[in-house]
Amino acid sequence: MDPSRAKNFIPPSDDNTPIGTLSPASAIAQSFTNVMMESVIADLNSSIDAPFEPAPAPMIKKDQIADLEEVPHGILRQAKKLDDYEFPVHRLKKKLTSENKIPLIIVACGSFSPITYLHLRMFEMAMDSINEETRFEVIGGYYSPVSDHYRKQGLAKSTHRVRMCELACERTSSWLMVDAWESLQHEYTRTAQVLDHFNEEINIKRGGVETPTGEKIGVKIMLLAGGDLIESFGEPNVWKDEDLHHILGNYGCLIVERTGSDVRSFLLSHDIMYEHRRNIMVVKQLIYNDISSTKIRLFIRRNMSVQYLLPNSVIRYIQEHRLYKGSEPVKQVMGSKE
Ligand SMILES: Nc1ncnc2c1ncn2[C@@H]1O[C@H](COP(=O)(O)OP(=O)(O)OP(=O)(O)O)[C@@H](O)[C@H]1O
Ligand SMILES: O=C(O)c1ccc[n+]([C@@H]2O[C@H](COP(=O)([O-])O)[C@@H](O)[C@H]2O)c1
Repeated sequence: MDPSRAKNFIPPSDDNTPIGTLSPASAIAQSFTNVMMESVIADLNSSIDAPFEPAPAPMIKKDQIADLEEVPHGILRQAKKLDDYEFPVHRLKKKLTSENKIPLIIVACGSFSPITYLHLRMFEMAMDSINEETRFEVIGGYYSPVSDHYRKQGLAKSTHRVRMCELACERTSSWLMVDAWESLQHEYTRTAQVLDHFNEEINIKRGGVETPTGEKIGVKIMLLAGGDLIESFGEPNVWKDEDLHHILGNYGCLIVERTGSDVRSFLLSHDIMYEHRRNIMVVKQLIYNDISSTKIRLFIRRNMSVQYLLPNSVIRYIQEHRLYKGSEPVKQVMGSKE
């Protein structure tokens, strides 16, 4: 049918209104678009941060990877004060599946301001490499966002960063968790101390994990980091040598290679890393992903779309709390990682 014959058809105006200027009809369309922009997904009438109402347990299969954005699964809200802090274990495997495997926990430290699909993919890429190349069995994965004392450009308040990580984990993953301990500390906590905290919670307080035969064994803890973070190991006065020996010798590191950075050459050239090379695993990005939180913040400030770069629940949280609209100098935004 010819649309111009439809009852509600409004002919294009024949005045000289410049393209892009709203006529009354398109003004309505525009206001509708604005409403949609404010609420990018379902739950149209509820706040993304509203307390979780326990609903009948959703039927989720053990390894389901479907989009869980609307199917909260294993909810746990982190404390906002150190006094109320509890180590999250709601998604930690209670028992090893295989007797021949070594239990492993993966910990990602960073700003996560905001968390993006790259930060979520890092864990999946690491999991694939571990399953393919090692005898480890991953029993849990944690984000540990830095505290507000880490004075870095563009850092939203830690309560926001922790909550965004929680939303991303709850709504897109069935195994990832967020630990707020580091973010709640009253001073900056070095990464070596953060890994010690995980060791304390998992191996000392809980005695490790149960094997299929019922005995408890120690859990290996590894730091998950991108190539850029690892390259900062070589920068003067950033990391203490003793910390690097502790992190790489007593724990270990999973390094997700970053576009344009040659992690393997760096590994060869760095004495401490080379010494501990057997405790370091390079995770290849078979599909390169270079989403950067810095650019996300810039896009938000410029009112550009960030959809499909981070989970919808995180986008909604940013919209509701009006994050990243502020005063981060653009020059520094573009300069920091380029
Ligand atoms: N493109 C990337 N490839 C691999 N790893 C990455 C990439 N971007 C970030 N990472 C890793 O993600 C972890 C969290 O880093 P961070 O929160 O600083 O992310 P970011 O996107 O680089 O943030 P910002 O842009 O604010 O510096 C770090 O281990 C970092 O190395
Ligand atoms: O422990 C250290 O000495 C240390 C030195 C530099 C960076 N880090 C950690 O590295 C993480 C990522 O930092 P960034 O600046 O890339 O967001 C963050 O968790 C920091 O606490 C840690």
